Amino acid sequence: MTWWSDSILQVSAAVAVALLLWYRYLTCTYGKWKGLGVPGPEPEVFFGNFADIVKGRTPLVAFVHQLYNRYHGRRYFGVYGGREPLLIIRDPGIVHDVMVKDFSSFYDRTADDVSFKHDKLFNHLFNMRGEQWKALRSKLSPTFTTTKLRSMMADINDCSRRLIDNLNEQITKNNGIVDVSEVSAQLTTDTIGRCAFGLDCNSLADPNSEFRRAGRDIFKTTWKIVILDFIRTIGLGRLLDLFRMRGLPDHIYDFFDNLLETTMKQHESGENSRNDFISVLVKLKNDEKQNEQNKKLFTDDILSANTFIFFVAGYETSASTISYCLYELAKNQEVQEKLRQQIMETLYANDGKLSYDIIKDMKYMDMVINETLRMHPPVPVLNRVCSKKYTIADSNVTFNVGDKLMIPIYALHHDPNYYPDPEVFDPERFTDENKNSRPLGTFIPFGDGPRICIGLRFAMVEIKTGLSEMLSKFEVSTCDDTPNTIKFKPRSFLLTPTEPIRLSFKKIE
Ligand code: HEM
Repeated sequence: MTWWSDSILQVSAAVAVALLLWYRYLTCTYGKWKGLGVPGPEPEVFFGNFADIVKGRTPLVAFVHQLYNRYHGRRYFGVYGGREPLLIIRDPGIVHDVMVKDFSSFYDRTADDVSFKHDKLFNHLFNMRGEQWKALRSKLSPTFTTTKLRSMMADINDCSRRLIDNLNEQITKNNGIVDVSEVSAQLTTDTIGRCAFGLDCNSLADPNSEFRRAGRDIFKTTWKIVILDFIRTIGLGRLLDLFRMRGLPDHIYDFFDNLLETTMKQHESGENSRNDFISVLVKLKNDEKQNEQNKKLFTDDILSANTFIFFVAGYETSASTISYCLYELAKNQEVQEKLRQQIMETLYANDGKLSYDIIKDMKYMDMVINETLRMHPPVPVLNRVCSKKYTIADSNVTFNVGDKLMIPIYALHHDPNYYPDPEVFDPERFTDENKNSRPLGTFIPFGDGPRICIGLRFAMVEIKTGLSEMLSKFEVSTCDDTPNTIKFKPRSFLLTPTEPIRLSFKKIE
């Protein structure tokens, strides 16, 4: 044997051992659910059960819903995201315990092995963990107090009036056909811009405004984002730090840095004296200067990341609720008529003006929006990571720190046990009596417990105002372009339709 065949043998043996060890590393977790007697589909090496999701063949929400139905009668089932075990909860009692009663064991949405050090825009309230989340949440909570919401009404009403101008123009131009996905996004971009940042984003007047373009670019699914998400899902998030990888196009990072700088300057110079989200950040920054301890908690990068999440969460989820609601109202004319009647009566009784207190008491409107959020929850699944050892009641499943679970919001909202004929749009499901007859944990479009959506009340006010303006001026119906059923975009964290929703608008004379 020559020296080189010897070397080839040694190298081949080393490669074989390395591959074997890698294979062992990838698969050593796969026995977990079987060992505990937890049902679940068989995983395959590398992707676990997420192959179709990562390859873009199936949206996550459809995958989870299908398994939720398959394990009918079970309290939970187990899957693997890559090599990471993930328990998906079916029992609303456990859902409620995890989110509310035993929250101290499930503080976080992301595990410690996911760092956002080099992707600074993602180090925001939604992703933050433990004490840092708690500290920031308490500082940001005053953003949407009742007093502040009352004072935001002038801006919210103004944006809704601009929406009507936009719709009138579109109707004349496009023969009554309106892309409600786009127009709702323009409305909510302008509203969050005015109410949180004190800026005129101008999206309704110019669909290619800087803000609207940024909003669109953030939600473009690129391969880079898919790969980064997958690396995080399979627990290798630290690699992203190592290679200093960022998920969004560079201009988005510059956009939010500039947005923060400009709006803070406006506040500091007195040019903008509103008591808005930016004023909360200015206060945070000033407190920080005086308090050495806080310095590391609220850096400029963290403030920038939170500007990002308030903008993104503030416009996309509310826009999707408005467009899904119009879609259902177009298909269910009798509900639309009943809602219009309530809107007209409310406007008539209040000289045509909507205030926070009037909006708050529109009961039927609440029922219609809740039914929309039941059928089309913008955030269709939620994650929680164990922060303190926890055993599920009456079970042998124990979570150790870092173990993950998923709450299948969409599947719970479509479970015929709680919502008979779940594909039927029926706001009567949300009368007080019907609401109280369902178990806790079966209606959670905004999440629940201390980590519940911080923008819930603001979202409801802007959605109600926008719908009131539109339905008092236009009748909405389906047209040839309206999809019969809505298909969801694969690789989207949100419940995004594959095609824009187009409806026919007719002016009420
Ligand atoms: C219809 C509209 C909206 C829906 C359906 C929605 C839904 C949600 C959901 C499901 C969560 C996770 C809650 C949990 O884990 O328990 C969440 C969190 C959050 N939402 Fe919303 N949201 C909406 C509007 C908004 C608005 C308007 C804003 C801001 C202006 C906002 C900002 C946030 C933030 C910052 C978090 C993270 C909260 C935390 O971790 O402390 N959302 N939202």
